[in-house]
Amino acid sequence: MPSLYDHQELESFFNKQQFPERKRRSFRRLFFREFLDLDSAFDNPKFVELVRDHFEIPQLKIISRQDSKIDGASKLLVQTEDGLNIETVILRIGTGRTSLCISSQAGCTEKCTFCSTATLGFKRNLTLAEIIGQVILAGEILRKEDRKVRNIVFMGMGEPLRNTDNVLKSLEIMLSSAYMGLSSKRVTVSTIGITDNITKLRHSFPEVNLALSLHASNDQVRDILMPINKTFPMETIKETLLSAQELASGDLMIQYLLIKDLNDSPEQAQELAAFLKGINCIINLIPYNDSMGMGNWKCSSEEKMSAFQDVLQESDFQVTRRHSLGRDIDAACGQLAAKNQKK
Ligand SMILES: C[S@@+](CC[C@H](N)C(=O)[O-])C[C@H]1O[C@@H](n2cnc3c(N)ncnc32)[C@H](O)[C@@H]1O
Ligand code: SF4
Repeated sequence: MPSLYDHQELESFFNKQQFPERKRRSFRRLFFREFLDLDSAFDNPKFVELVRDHFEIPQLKIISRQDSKIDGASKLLVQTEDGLNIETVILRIGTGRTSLCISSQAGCTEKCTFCSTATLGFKRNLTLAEIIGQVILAGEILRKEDRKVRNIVFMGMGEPLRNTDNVLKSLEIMLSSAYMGLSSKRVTVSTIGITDNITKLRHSFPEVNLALSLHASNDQVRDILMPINKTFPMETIKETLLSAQELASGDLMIQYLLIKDLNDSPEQAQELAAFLKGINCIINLIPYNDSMGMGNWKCSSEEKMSAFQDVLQESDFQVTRRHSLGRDIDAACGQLAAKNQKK
């Protein structure tokens, strides 16, 4: 059965049923933007029955919800129909901005040594319906708070560019003005650097932001953190980023985790600046969240982080520091699911 969240299937069903354009518009808005349920979005029980018979409607279930006591983060542990746990995080910033951090895989194909998702192993890629289903689940929660989904980041569990087809299809629905209608400037795909798929993404959605998890200034350190570096070493990534920047208008963010005594020296900051020379990017420094004790590493000290940032800024890079929301609820990737698995 086709998925209800496959917009091409949905439109061809509407055509076959000769569903009037005015009602389609209203359904798309109520279901994909206002996040009303199927019955309320159609207000036509007979038609809803037809839709239910024709389409597969994913049954994602929230099995636990943790709300941060210190900021506006909520972490949802969501279960797929076949019993896999994935994570979706809601980040409320101030009165207006609301971001969602969504998963693209159950577990992860990669084995980064600092990331708790890696300890879960790889279960499977999420379907298109499961990716969009997370937005709909979170959207229903936010509707009751009078908030709207404004930003979406693929920074939950999994490597989005190992599930490229479904991620690209989900971007179509998120960005289509007939469906979710999000601005492409507000959608970010985060990757460890699967280079051919970076090019594919930049070609297909040049305005979508790309976040590249680099985390090291040389191959020696990156090899320790990310086994993928053996396949796509830093020079290969650099070449890809340089040629992709011709195609893209969306931001490129270089993500750099700061880990005590591993990658946080001023010399490494200089090496990073030299590596990134010529690449139009914003560097986002991320304090390593060591609450799961992965790899026995610790987060860099405040002084070290500031010194690292200063070196990059002196080299004329724009540098931001990630303010991690939801530290009290294990909102870094895979931590809630990993804890749940250990119970
Ligand atoms: C979970 S990943 C998902 C997207 C993609 N697989 C990637 O690695 O870019 C999103 C971001 O979370 C970061 N991350 C993972 N474990 C972390 C930790 N313990 N503390 C802080 N950030 C972490 C990753 O490095 C990455 O930049
Ligand atoms: S950092 Fe990203 S790619 Fe690496 S294991 Fe975690 S989720 Fe997977």
